[in-house]
Amino acid sequence: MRRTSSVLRSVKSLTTASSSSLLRRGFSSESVPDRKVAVLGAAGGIGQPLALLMKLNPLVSTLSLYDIANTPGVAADVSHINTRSEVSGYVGEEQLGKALEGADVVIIPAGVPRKPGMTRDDLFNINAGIVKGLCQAIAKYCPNALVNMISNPVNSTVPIAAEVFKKAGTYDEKRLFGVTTLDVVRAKTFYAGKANVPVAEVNVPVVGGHAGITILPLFSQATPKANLSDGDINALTKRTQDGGTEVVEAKAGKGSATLSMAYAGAIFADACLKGLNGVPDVVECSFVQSTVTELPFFASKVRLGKNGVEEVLGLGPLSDYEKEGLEKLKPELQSSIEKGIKFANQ
Ligand SMILES: NC(=O)c1ccc[n+]([C@@H]2O[C@H](COP(=O)([O-])OP(=O)(O)OC[C@H]3O[C@@H](n4cnc5c(N)ncnc54)[C@H](O)[C@@H]3O)[C@@H](O)[C@H]2O)c1
Ligand SMILES: O=C(O)C[C@H](O)C(=O)O
Repeated sequence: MRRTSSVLRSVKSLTTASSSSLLRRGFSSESVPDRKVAVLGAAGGIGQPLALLMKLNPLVSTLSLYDIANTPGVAADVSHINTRSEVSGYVGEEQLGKALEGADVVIIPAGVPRKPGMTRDDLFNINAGIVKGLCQAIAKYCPNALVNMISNPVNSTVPIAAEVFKKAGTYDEKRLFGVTTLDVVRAKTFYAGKANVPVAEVNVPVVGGHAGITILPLFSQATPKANLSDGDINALTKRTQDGGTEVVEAKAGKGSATLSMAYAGAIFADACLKGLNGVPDVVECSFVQSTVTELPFFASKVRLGKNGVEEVLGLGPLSDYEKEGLEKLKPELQSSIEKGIKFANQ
């Protein structure tokens, strides 16, 4: 009982803290702009807790929950929470247009998750088609929305989305994001544990892509600084790269990361909303169209603004270990990008 009330207190302080930080940034509670957020795949393992977290976000005025099944129940449940947003549930393709109309941010966790022994690329055959269809609808019903792509393999689904939008004549590279925040969340947690520093103070950029060795945490830039050995850095890097697999194996056939992903997805969507609302200096890592390397898409720090991507930031100084990791990841990332582009154009 005591535990329940302390959890409730934490949730309340989370929502209150966000509201008061908004007020400090110059928004009165009346002038927070209306923002519609749509979650596609909202009845799934990620979708449900993500719907909850977006319902707690005071920047959201309309929360639109779409799935091919079970969304009415999720929407009814979440809608009873006494926070700002109005919640609507949409089910089935014929309701997709309504779900998307007027959306400022569309978050996509629709698609199948991994089972033990699978790579993220093994999801391509099913998820590529799902993402393609959803992006065709986004191009039609909310072409100006910021798209937060969670569905795997992100290294291919983001290029698929870009091609679909190009074909529809709506592509704006500033508005398409592969969500790699979970890699950053993991890198922060693992680094704090190893370096014995307070986790809330930790910052670690993670660049590259979102699969195996394409995930490249830059622990040489981690703060607070700690004197970790090469062996420690190697172990931290591998654990971050294998974080998703660690969860898939622990869940033993019952899916992949959902709760930590919902948390990460909520952080990234919140950053997008803050950028849209003109909050300065909102920076998150994301897999975006990029000229930081020779690859057409690459995850790095991105400054978010009123139009989405305001600036794709460079990599900063890399250690020799990170330079080597960067060269090693390029062929795999390039071929996943090409696979997505080819699929979208066939
Ligand atoms: N980017 C990341 O860091 C990250 C992290 C974790 C999981 N993921 C990926 O997220 C995806 C979803 O994972 P999950 O655990 O929530 O899976 P899940 O199976 O629990 O949920 C997926 C949901 O998508 C829905 N869906 C299927 N086709 C759809 C369509 N055409 N339109 C709308 N909804 C549709 C399903 O009905 C289901 O409710 C997977 O591809 C997984 O690999 C990505
Ligand atoms: O590992 C997965 O398949 C899901 C996700 O990409 C993750 O990093 O947890």
